[in-house]
Parts: sequence; structure tokens; C-alpha cells
Amino acid sequence: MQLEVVDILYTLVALLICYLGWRKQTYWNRVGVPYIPEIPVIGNFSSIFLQLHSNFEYIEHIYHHGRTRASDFFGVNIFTRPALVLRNPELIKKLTCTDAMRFINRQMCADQWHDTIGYYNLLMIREPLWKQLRGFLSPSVTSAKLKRMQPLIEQVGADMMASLDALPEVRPNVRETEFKELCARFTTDVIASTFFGMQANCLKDEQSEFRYYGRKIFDYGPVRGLTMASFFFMPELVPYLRLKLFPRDTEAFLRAIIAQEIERREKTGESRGDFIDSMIALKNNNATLGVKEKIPIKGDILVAQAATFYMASFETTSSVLSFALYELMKNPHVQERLREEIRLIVKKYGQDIPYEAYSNEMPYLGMVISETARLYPVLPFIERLCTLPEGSTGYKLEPFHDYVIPNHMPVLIPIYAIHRDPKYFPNPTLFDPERFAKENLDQIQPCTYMPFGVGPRTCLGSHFGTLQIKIALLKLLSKYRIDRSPSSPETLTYRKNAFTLNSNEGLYAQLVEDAM
Ligand code: HEM
Repeated sequence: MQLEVVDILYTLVALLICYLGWRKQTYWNRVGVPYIPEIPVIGNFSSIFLQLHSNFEYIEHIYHHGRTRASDFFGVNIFTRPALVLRNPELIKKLTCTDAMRFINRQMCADQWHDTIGYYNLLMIREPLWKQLRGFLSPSVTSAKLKRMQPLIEQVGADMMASLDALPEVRPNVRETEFKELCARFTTDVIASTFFGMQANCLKDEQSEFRYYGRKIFDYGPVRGLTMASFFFMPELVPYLRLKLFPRDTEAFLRAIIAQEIERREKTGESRGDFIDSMIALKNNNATLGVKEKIPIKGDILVAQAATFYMASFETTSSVLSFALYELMKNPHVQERLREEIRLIVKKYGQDIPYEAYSNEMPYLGMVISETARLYPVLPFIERLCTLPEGSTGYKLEPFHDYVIPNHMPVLIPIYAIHRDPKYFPNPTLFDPERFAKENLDQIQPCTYMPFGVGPRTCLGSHFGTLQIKIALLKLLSKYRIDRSPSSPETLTYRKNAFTLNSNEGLYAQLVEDAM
């Protein structure tokens, strides 16, 4: 008898799951939107969630799927939740720029109550708090601030060169290195020095705590990989599972060093005009977040801002820098032309290159970086959450389609696939900086090139990241030529468990002394 009841319950649950799956599966059919077929209930992204595919390759696969190739947008299901993927650049512009305030929030979200550091930061926070917070943080990355940071970045660049000089020679005047780790150490030292006023010493000391805790954020073992996947694909579960955006020990490390530095500066009265000083000012001026409820910016909310800059800064910048070095190794003619441009600048200014020269006098350097960020965008997609005023019936996609996006539907913009779509970038896998030559720029359609995102929610640190990459490339190429080594990978495959673009292969190369 008891067994019968259990059997009935199982059957009911199975029927409910089938019904939900059927409802979901038929949603896109019912609303007349092309969609990618998927396993009911499990949805389209399960293979990414289970780390069977790299999310970059999977998104590219569905973008080119026969059912959706001709459409401006298409539907997918993130488990049981329908989401829209945009293909048409004009539509991307409409949603993220023209009607940006209806799509200003991201769907990924941390738990407000159990994860203050993960929640109250620029990456995660939602309107109306986002605009306030962005206003508080933007002054940390103005051109005047970047100009002040330049000597600090140059100093880290000099440390990087010293660390390379200390490598053993494989032949006279030839050294071998791996770029991913080298660049991560460089960018971690930069963020520590410029934003926190601290010496992280990652380039000098393999045991540096900054590098150890930074690596933990992006070291996607099965647990961390699933945790990060939940933030992207199942934010509803995050509060129930008490997931945290930052590993607990990384959080504790950041909390301790930020508190120490704030206390030290308050005691000594030292002022460096940097990010920590801005944080102290926010705290002492009793700045708050929120409209009705005023949340004071202090304690963990201050730590949250430091943690975000740390997280958003070093991995992204080092990814673009290391792929740029890899492509320069593979394309000697591009490298030679870039070295020639650098040679002229070094001849003109010696070692003291003015800030303005980085923006105005090295166009080819800018072109190489832009092309690297096209071919290797750090994120597979960016995402937004449709957030409409109360009572609204939905967001109309006319004149593109008569479909109406319901409130709270996630919208994905597949930047990796768009950057590699031959319709926008002919011969897309070819590394060709000429695409970004001044005379060719008008061939790039708006909203087809988005390495830093798009609209008002775009990357806050794009100029800071680019400046670091420029300084590092200039320093490296003015002393070394980059050649293939027997360990250099010919082609790259991407890690299945990483959310930022990361190759399985080490980016090995030989550095041949060839000073200017
Ligand atoms: C080459 C290096 C970098 C790349 C490719 C990159 C890329 C991105 C992308 C794609 C986004 C999402 C934008 C969107 O949703 O539209 C983003 C957001 C963000 N990035 Fe970067 N980033 C880089 C460097 C940096 C640096 C150095 C910092 C910090 C100083 C930084 C801070 C941020 C912040 C705070 C956000 C969130 C902005 C917001 O939601 O208002 N990024 N970045």
C-alpha cells in the first residue's frame, strides 16, 4: 500500500516535470520565435553547466545553428527559464543603447543578505543603486587619474623586464617564458600598486599572496566552476545555496588588506589621490547607496569595491595581453611592423614616454590590441535583464518583430560569435590588425565589435586596461623579439570550465634579445 502511494507520487512528479518541460519547450513555438531545440527542463546550457563544452564554442555553435541563422534573434532556455539571444547589431543597439535603462541590470546576481561583497559591487548591483555606485567609482579611472598611474605601471613594467632578464638562457641571449602566468603577475602587480597603493610583488615572488588569492577567483575546479555557472545560469538558486561570488579566503584576504591600508592612511594622514583615498572619502563623507533605504558605504561595502576592481581588472587585461603576445609570435610581419613603430617612439623619447604618446602616437599598437580583443574577447557573451516599469506589458521589438519581451527576461549578446562572424569580419580567424586602420574603421558596423561591452553598462576600466597592455608591449618589444619555441602551441583550445577566455595550452615562446 505504502509502495503504491510512493509510486503515485513519483508518477505525479514525473508528469509535472514533463508538463513544465512541454510548457517551456512550446513557449518559443507559441510566441513564434525561432529557438534552439533542447532537452526539456535541462535547457540549452546544461553542457556548459556540466563543463562538457567551453561556453565560447557552445555560444558560437547556437549562433550559427541552421534554425536561427537567418533570424534577428532567437530563443534559448536556461534550464526552465526562457532567454533571448540577439544576433542583429541594430537590435543590440536598440536594447543596450537607445533603451538602455530598460536593460541596464544584469541577470546574474549575488545574494544581498549573505554575500555583501558579491552583491554591492558594480558588476552585480541593480538599478537604482548601480547608477549611484558607478557615479562614485568613475572618478577613479579618469584620464587625469590614468596619467598619474602611468609611472606606477611603468615601474611594474620594469619589474617584469627584470624578471625576464633573470630567466636562464636556453641559448645565448634567448630565454623561454609562458605568457599567461607572466601577464597575470604583471596585471596583478599593476592593480595592487595603482589602486591599493601596495606592492604585490607577484613578479618577484612566486609565493605572493595577491597572486595566490587572485588565482583562486579564476581557478575553476569543479566546485568553483559550478558556483560561477550558478551566478550566470541559475541566479535564483544562489541565495538558497548560500553561494559567494568570491572564494571565502580571497574575501578574508581582501577585507584584511583594505582595512589595514585604510587604517594606515588615516593614522599617517598619507594621501596618494588613488582609489583607496576615494574610498576613505566616501566613508568619511557618509556617502550612502539607495533611494528609500540609505545604505552607508563602509565596511564590507568598501571591500566590495576593491574586490570588484581586483577581479574585473587583472584576468581580463592579462588575457588580452597574453593573446596579443601569442599572435605577435605567430605573425612575425605584424611584430616587425609594431617593433618599428616602437623603435621610432623610443628614439624620440628615450625611456620617458609621455602619457599622450600612448594614445596619439602609436596607431599600430592600438590596432594590434583592438584586433586581439576582437579575436579573443574576454567574455563569450554579455547579458542584460529586461526591467520595465511596474504595470508594463512588455518590451516591443517592433519594427524587427511583433514579439514582446516579457519583464524579467534575460537577454544575451553573443560577442565572441559576432566578433567571429564572417558577415562582419571577413576571414574572421585571420589575425589582421588592418581591420582597425583609420581608413577601414567605417567598415565596422556599430555593435559588431564589443570587447568591452556596450551601452552605459560598458566596462569601466577599458582605458586603464588598454594603457597597461600598451606599456607592457612597449617594454617587452623594445628589448626582445618574440619567436616560436618548441613548446609553442600551433592552435589553441579553450578551457571548458572557465568563464573568461582561457586556453588549455600554455602560451610558450622564446624571447630573443634584440634591443633598440
Ligand atoms: C582589456 C581588459 C578588459 C576587458 C576586455 C574588459 C571587458 C569587460 C566587459 C566585456 C564587461 C561587461 C560590459 C557589459 O556588460 O557591457 C566589463 C565590465 C566591467 N569592467 Fe572590464 N574589462 C577589462 C579591463 C577592466 C579593468 C582594468 C577594470 C578595472 C579597473 C575593469 C572593470 C570593469 C567593471 C567595474 C565592469 C562592470 C561595469 C558596470 O557594470 O557598470 N575592466 N569589462
